[in-house]
Formats: sequence, structure tokens, C-alpha cells
Amino acid sequence: MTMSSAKIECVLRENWRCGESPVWEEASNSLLFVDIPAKKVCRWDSLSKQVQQVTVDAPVSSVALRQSGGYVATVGTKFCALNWEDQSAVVLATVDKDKKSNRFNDGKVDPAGRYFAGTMAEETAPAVLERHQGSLYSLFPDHHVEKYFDQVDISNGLDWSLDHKIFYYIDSLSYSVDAFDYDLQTGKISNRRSVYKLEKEEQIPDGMCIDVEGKLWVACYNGGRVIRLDPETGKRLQTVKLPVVKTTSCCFGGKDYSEMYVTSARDGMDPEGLLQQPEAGGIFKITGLGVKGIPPYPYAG
Ligand SMILES: O=C(O)[C@H](O)[C@@H](O)[C@H](O)[C@H](O)CO
Ligand SMILES: [Zn+2]
Repeated sequence: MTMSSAKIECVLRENWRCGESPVWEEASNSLLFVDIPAKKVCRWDSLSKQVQQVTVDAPVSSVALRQSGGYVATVGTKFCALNWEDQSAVVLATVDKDKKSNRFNDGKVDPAGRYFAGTMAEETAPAVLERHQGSLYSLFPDHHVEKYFDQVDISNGLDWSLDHKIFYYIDSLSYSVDAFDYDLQTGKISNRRSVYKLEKEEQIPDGMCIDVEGKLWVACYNGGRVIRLDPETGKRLQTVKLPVVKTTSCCFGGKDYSEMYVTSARDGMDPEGLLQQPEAGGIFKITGLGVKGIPPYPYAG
């Protein structure tokens, strides 16, 4: 059990509709994230506290660093390259061409530079959607796409074990954090199993990241918390509650990746909830967790 004196601070109160996919960019001391329905990729400079935004032409569900400069993002059903300077997005590949109401959801780059992201049917309200419409894909550095499986409800959090031999994955409506054996050489996954089932009050598992001790941090949508899990024992090690219920995702960042950043949403909240939680849709920084994270991997293509 970690004894911690975690401190939580809302660092950006711009009330995003659905903040997601936080990624720390060390080179610019910035936090990248997206606002999915607002179609925005945002970059918050932690030193100047200024936010820059690029608006794209469809819901943007994840963003990642790119080795050759700029970023990659999942926009609608497209994997795109994003040039921050001229604000242009170039399509690298398109998925789910036969599913007109699908869009990408969460995505992250693997340790070999492949960009993993899954899809879902567009929601009519949070977590209300046509089921089993999503799939999980990855964009290889040569821009070809591989599909892993279909029948996904809400493709969400993902990360890899520190030895790169396990891929962790969340399909939100399964209320489970799953693991697969991972072959880093080929990018293939196998042997799916559950490593943690959410408890009722933890609500819906959303975004996820790993820490330097190999433990998983999962943001609980509608649960107003991030939880730390031991994927080897299946036990929850820690709960950190936030002042908003719609916590969507988390990543480590800041000096030596010693801070945690948590995104949140305000879409789907009623007026009363918004009055009670004026920071809904804000970006939160948690310090004093006593554990660090690891740098994000950049897309290699
Ligand atoms: O950000 C996501 O992952 C989804 O796009 C969101 O809409 C919510 O998190 C989801 O509704 C909760 O499961
Ligand atoms: Zn998510």
C-alpha cells in the first residue's frame, strides 16, 4: 500500500467538452490532449500556461508524438499526421469504411512506434451507442494498418508492460482491464484475459497508463477517480478521487514524469451537476503520488 499525500490541482479550467488522450511532450514542457466533440487538438504549455489549439474536420479522439516531428492523431476514422505550424492534417490511412457512423476513440503508440487505436459507434449520449461496432487497429511505421479484432463496444485505454511483453487494453463496456501477450517484433497480440474487473462505484473504465513500477492507472468515467492496479495480482492498490465525476484519462508528465495529468469531460452533465462541479471539463495535475511514469513512445512513421 502506497502512503501518499497526493495534491490535486485544476491547472486548466477551460471546460472542455470531452478532454481525452493526455500526452506529455518533454521537448516543449507541454501537455497535449484532445477535445473529442469540439474537434480540437490542444497543447498546454506548463511554463507559460498558454493553450494552443488546432481544429480539425471531425471528432479527434487521440493524439501522439511523431518521431519525424509534429504529431499523429485519430480524426473520425482516419489516422492523420498533424503539422502544428501550418495546422494541416494529412491522412495516412482510413479504417471502418463500411461503418459510416463509427469513429476512432482512444489511441497510443507502442514501444516500437506503431500507433494503436480502436473505434466505436458514435454515441447518442455518453456510453449509449450501438454495441459491438468497434475494432482495434494499429498503424505501422510504413503506414499500413493491421486489424486485431472486432466486436468492440467502446475501445479505450491502452498501454504496454515495461518489458514490452504484455499489452493492456480496455473495452469500456466490459468493465474490465484486459491483458494480451505482446510480440514487440511483429506487433501481434494473443491470449486475452482479464486482469481487473471494476467495482460498481468505480463505474466505467476509460483511459489508462502505466507507471515505472509496472502498475496500471485507470481513469474511471463517472467514477471521479483514478485507480492504481497491480496487473499481476489483480488487486487495486490505490484510489485517488478528483473533484469531477467524468474523469476520462491520465498520463504522467512534468519533471521526470513525477506528476500525473488527468483529463475530464462536461458533456453529458446536467445543469445541476455543472453547478456542483464547476471544474468539470478541466485538466487536473496530481502531485505527491510517490511514483513516476515513463515517457510516451513516438510514432515511428
Ligand atoms: O472518451 C472516451 O473514451 C469516449 O469517447 C467518451 O465518450 C466517454 O469516455 C465514454 O462515453 C465513457 O465510456
Ligand atoms: Zn477514453
